Amino acid sequence: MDWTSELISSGLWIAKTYAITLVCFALTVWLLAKRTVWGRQFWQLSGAYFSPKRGLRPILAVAFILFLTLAGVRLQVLFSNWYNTMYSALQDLNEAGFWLAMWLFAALATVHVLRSLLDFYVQQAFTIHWRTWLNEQMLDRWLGGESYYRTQHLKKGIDNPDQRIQYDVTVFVESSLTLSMGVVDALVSTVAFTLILWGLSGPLALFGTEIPRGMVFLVFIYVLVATIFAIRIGRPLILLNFLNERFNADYRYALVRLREYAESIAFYAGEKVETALLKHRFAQVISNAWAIVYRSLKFLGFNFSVTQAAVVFPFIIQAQRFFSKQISLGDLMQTAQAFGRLQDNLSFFRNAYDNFASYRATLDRLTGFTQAIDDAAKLPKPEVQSAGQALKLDGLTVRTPAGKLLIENLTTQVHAGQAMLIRGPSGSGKTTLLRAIAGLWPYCDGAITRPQGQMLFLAQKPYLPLGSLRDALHYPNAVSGALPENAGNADTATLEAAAVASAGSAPQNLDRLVANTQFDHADTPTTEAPSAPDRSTGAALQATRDQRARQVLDAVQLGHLADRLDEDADWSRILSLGEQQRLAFGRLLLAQPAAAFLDEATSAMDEGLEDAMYRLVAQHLPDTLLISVGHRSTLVRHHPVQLNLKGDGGWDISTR
Ligand SMILES: Nc1ncnc2c1ncn2[C@@H]1O[C@H](COP(=O)(O)OP(=O)(O)OP(=O)(O)O)[C@@H](O)[C@H]1O
Repeated sequence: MDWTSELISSGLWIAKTYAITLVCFALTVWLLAKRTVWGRQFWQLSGAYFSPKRGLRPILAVAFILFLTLAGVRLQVLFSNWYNTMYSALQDLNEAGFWLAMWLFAALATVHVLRSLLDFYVQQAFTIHWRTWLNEQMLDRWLGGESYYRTQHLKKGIDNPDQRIQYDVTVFVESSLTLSMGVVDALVSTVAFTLILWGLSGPLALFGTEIPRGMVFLVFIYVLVATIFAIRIGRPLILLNFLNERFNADYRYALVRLREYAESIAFYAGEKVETALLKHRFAQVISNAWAIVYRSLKFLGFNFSVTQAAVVFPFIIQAQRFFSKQISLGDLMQTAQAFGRLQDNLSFFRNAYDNFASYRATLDRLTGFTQAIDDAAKLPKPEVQSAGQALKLDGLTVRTPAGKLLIENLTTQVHAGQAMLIRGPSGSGKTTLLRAIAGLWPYCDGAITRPQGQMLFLAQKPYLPLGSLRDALHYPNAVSGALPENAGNADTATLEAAAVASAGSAPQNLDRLVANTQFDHADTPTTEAPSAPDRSTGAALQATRDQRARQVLDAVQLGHLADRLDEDADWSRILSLGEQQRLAFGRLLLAQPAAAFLDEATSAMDEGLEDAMYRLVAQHLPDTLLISVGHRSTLVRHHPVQLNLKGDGGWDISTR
């Protein structure tokens, strides 16, 4: 082998192969996206990411990764030739040739290491950018158009959306890249090593007939037969892997609920039932895990046997030609190596079978998710307009999902500064009427006109977001400086620093290390004061806002919390329901909405407190239109108009 011209011929080889591969790759992707179900699923999820209209970066990145993959194949071919050179030098006792081979190895190994590192970096960067894009798409679609809520109304709901957004997106992106590049690597290597083996193999005598270059045909037949068997043995793994994800997600969800409802469960002493449920779900995980183990034993056992048999196979076939001095030791070793590589490459499809199976399961889950979002968007939406200062309901008919009539042909108006109480037996549709006015309830007809400006809906159990008391008080307006987008990076940087600092010391409890790491968000810009020069203005704004927040806390009789505005805690667990309801009234006073809808928002307060809260609203929000839902007669004094729902569609309006 002439190593001096190798640089040029390798360059030419890469250029030629690259051009062919690029065209074939693009054509194959196009064909798969058109002709196969999973290709269409892939395109549906990520076609937009690769659209040139969005930018050329993703396509260029794929093209570069393809180039690096081919360079990797070429290096493998060079290493194969190197083996030949080195073993031939050993056989000829050619010391100079041996040392030259060592220098060659140093050069090849250096290029190999550099290429591998660059390949790793580019692939990781590409994956991270793609994942970020896809995550944003999923989040936007999930939160936009209220899909996260409306999917509840689908006949076939959607299980574990959290897993689909967080886990499946990652797996999809990583597997798409590793599988596609794996296929390219395997195919190009197959061609390259077939050519090498072709040059090295002699005729093969089989049942009295001589097959020229028999070994090449043998390896193909060998792998083809093995692949057919492997696919048969491995097929059940597709479903088993799919179930594995689902059962694990179900088990995790049950554990999350246990944490969410810890107090209620503890009051009920419901540990027995919860343990039984958790054990049942875990048993599903385990029984499926065993099924995977047994199936994998068969699958891997078959694969291992096939791979092991392939180790000695080329030696046995070439031995005769070696001993009769038709080929050198170098040729023999290169034959074994090329055979091994060829076998590996052809077996890629067999070995990647279960990866491909989980990939398809991931595709099914992600497209199922986007389909549910599309279906939710197709559900009917109430006709809600924002105009003027009044709430106008015109011929509004509300039904349950099963079609039962709750409210028929309701026509009424409430003006700014007026208050109306909705009353009626349990299940008569009071909350559902509020859902319709909020635009959330699909099963209604008629026209709804809401006043312009902010609407605030307060539920019986107020929602308190994760974060500080300030966040909870101002929700849904974001005011805190520690918004995830800014703080997340700061936290990760702090943790990275802690990880680097701990590198030299003895292994320690990582959980404690993370818990003890101090996050300093002092420099994190707030949402309303993003740039450094504006920081003092931002601080002044925050001080004024906090002062107002403290006054409001005092007013709603939560003065004892005034110094804890910054405290990050699970406030829905700390505050009593009555305190949470008062906090929601504080929210109302701060937000000063055009209209407020209170759904049994004082149910956990005594009558004195309830009276005080409504007086506060009347005093501080004289122009706010107020609609309350409640059973207590004491509410009547704060609502001159009452809408009484009968529960069978009927209704009437009375005044105090
Ligand atoms: N997501 C849903 N799917 C199916 N039925 C629903 C759904 N939401 C509400 N309903 C049904 O609609 C009817 C009205 O419910 P709604 O919550 O509006 O009653 P309500 O008058 O507010 O009752 P309460 O005074 O007990 O709070 C009930 O029969 C309820 O079961």
